[in-house]
Amino acid sequence: MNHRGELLSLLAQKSFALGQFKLSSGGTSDYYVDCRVTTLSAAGAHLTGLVFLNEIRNRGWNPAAIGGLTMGADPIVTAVSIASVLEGTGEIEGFLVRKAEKEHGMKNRIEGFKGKGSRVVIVDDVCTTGSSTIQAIAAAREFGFEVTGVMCLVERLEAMGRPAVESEAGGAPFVSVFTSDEVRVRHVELKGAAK
Ligand SMILES: O=P(O)(O)OC[C@H]1O[C@H](OP(=O)(O)OP(=O)(O)O)[C@H](O)[C@@H]1O
Ligand SMILES: O=C(O)c1cc(=O)[nH]c(=O)[nH]1
Repeated sequence: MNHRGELLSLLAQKSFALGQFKLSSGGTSDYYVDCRVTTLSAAGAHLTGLVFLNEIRNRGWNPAAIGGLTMGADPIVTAVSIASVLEGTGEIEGFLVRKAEKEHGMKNRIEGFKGKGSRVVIVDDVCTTGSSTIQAIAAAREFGFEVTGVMCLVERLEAMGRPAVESEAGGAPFVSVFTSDEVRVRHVELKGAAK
C-alpha cells in the first residue's frame, strides 16, 4: 500500500467514529473524525508529513513555510517541516496561528516562522464550514504572507465549506487529501474485515 492508502487506513481505524457529535460550528453530525489520534501517532505523523509534502511538491508550490490555526494544524505543520528536512527536497518552515492574539510577551498572533512576504501553505486537519481555515488564511495575509495553497487532511463535503474557503483563498488552490466519505467507506471496510 502507498503512503496515502496507509494514512487513509489509519484515519479509518483510529479517528473515525459513528455517533452523535456537536461540531465546532455549533452544528451536529452522526460521525466525527478525530484526526489528532492519527496525526499525533508515531506512524500517522510520519505518513502525514510524507503525504502533505508529496502533494505540495507535485503541485509545484515551493512554499517557504506551512502553517495553520492551532490546534488542528499543529501536528501537521510539524510533521511536514520535519519531512521536508528528512526527504531533502528543500526545507519548509512552520508557523501556527493563535485563535486570538497573545496578550503578553511579544503579543503574537502568528508563532514560529515570520518571513514577511514569503509564500506559505495554509493547513488544517478538518474542513467543515471552513471557518477555521478562513481565519488562518486571513491572519496569514494580515501578517504579510502570500498564500500559495490551502490544504486540509479531511474535507466534510456535506458541510459545503469549500466555496467559502476558495473565496478567501482568492485564487490559491484548496486541496483536500481525503473526503470524509472516503474515510467512512474505509472504516466500514476495515470493520467488516475484522468480523
Ligand atoms: O471548518 P470548521 O467549521 O471551522 O471546523 C473544522 C475545525 O474544527 C476543529 O477544530 P476545533 O474548532 O474543534 O478546535 P481545536 O483545533 O482547538 O480543537 C478542526 O480541527 C478544524 O480546525
Ligand atoms: O466540524 C468539526 O468541529 C469537526 C468535525 C470533525 O469530523 N472532526 C473535527 O475534528 N472537527
